[in-house]
Amino acid sequence: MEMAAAKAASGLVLSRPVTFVTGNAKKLEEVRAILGQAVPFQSLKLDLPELQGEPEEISKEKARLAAVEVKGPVLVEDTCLCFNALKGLPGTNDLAWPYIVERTIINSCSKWFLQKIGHEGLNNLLMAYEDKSAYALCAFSFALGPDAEPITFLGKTLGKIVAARGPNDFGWDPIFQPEGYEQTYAEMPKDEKNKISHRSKALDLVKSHFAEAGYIVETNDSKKRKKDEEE
Ligand SMILES: O=c1nc[nH]c2c1ncn2[C@H]1C[C@H](O)[C@@H](COP(=O)(O)OP(=O)(O)OP(=O)(O)O)O1
Ligand SMILES: [Mg+2]
Repeated sequence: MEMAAAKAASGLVLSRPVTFVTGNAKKLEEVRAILGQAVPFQSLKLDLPELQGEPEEISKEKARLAAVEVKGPVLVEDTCLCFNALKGLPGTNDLAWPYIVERTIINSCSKWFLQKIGHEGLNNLLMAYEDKSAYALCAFSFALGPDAEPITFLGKTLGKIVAARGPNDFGWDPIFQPEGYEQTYAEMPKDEKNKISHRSKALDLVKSHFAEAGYIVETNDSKKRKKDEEE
């Protein structure tokens, strides 16, 4: 009983398990593989709006929207592919191309952008430039609930844009070749991508945060145990 009390005092008690909200099955697969048991979560398939703006801001806003839907602790993620020659575009923007270049808004290649122009289109955007370097940027945001301020964790992997190589089963993986590697993300074995990816770097920070905060999820079992102990 002393142990239970000490443990409860060491961390913040969550009323419900953390819900990872995403509409992307591939993303979920990677998050599961990378987090393992380090951060227990359940997932909810929900297509939240593709917000526009700076990655950190839209990530926090996405967490707020998710927390309102879930009415509890949530984790969300947004990923963007940014081209250095284009000052970080496409990033998270879907605006008309000349308009974004003028405004030089930095953000990621959203789902719609990739669906519209495809791998070849993304390569073509860089045709006029020597510099094919790019980076994959990942932002996770965690919010304790609808009224809590979300915390954001960023991960970035440098690389370059190449003609598509490898299986075409996850977004722009076939056209992104990380720095120091001969293979594109798509050609790499999954566990190798998960060791060096933008997503795994951001999730390392999420893991550290959870380890430090020592969140405790209140389950029906733990509620009952607590009640029994009190009696
Ligand atoms: O590791 C990745 N490797 C390749 N492609 C990737 C990766 N991660 C995201 N992607 C793609 C999916 C989508 O076309 C766009 C980001 O959009 P993004 O809003 O983050 O994803 P999504 O809308 O599919 O899922 P969600 O419901 O979590 O917002 O880049
Ligand atoms: Mg999305």
